Amino acid sequence: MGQVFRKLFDTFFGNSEMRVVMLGLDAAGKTTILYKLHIGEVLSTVPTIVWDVGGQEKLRPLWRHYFSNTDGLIYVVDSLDRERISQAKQEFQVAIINDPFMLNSVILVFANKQDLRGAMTPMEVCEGLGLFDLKNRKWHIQGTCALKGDGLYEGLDWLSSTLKEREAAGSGTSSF
Ligand SMILES: Nc1nc2c(ncn2[C@@H]2O[C@H](COP(=O)(O)OP(=O)(O)OP(=O)(O)O)[C@@H](O)[C@H]2O)c(=O)[nH]1
Ligand SMILES: [Mg+2]
Repeated sequence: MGQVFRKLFDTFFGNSEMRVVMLGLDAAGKTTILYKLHIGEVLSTVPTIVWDVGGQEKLRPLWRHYFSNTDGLIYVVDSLDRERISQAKQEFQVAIINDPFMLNSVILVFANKQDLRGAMTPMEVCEGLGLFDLKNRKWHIQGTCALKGDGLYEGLDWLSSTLKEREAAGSGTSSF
């Protein structure tokens, strides 16, 4: 499975240098996703940079150090964690996407842990994060199960094709 994803990731992001940052509250599933994708190996062969930044509260102030020139944001949500969906929204809307360095990034949301009974549906996560309120942003939500790898391919497919389209249209990452 990892090998398949590795090939796909290579195909997706190819030779163009893309900066993708993966954020989300602690225990959302970010490291599990990277592990599933075998990103560590991919990083040595393609210039795509993926940052997986820990989501514990004390680490969140560090997130903004990863923002500059970010092409894509992958925001991972624990769909079972209804108690913290408003906190996930707060970090997403206030700390991340409205940061000046993030205004031009496209947004992929992984509504993770879809395998767990009682998990919020992708639509509920969408509403919980306030995605419909976003103006002039390209975003996409994808239900995933990082443990099995479900949905990761579909999400990355959207992200890479959206970034490629944007590159072709000549509107790359804003520089400050
Ligand atoms: N059932 C289920 N468990 C998952 C899934 N994805 C991750 N987990 C579990 O959730 C826990 C946290 O996952 P991590 O990948 O460590 O979370 P993280 O986002 O990297 O957390 P921080 O590094 O603290 O920010 C682990 O026990 C994972 O096995 C999933 O899709 N389904
Ligand atoms: Mg982690």
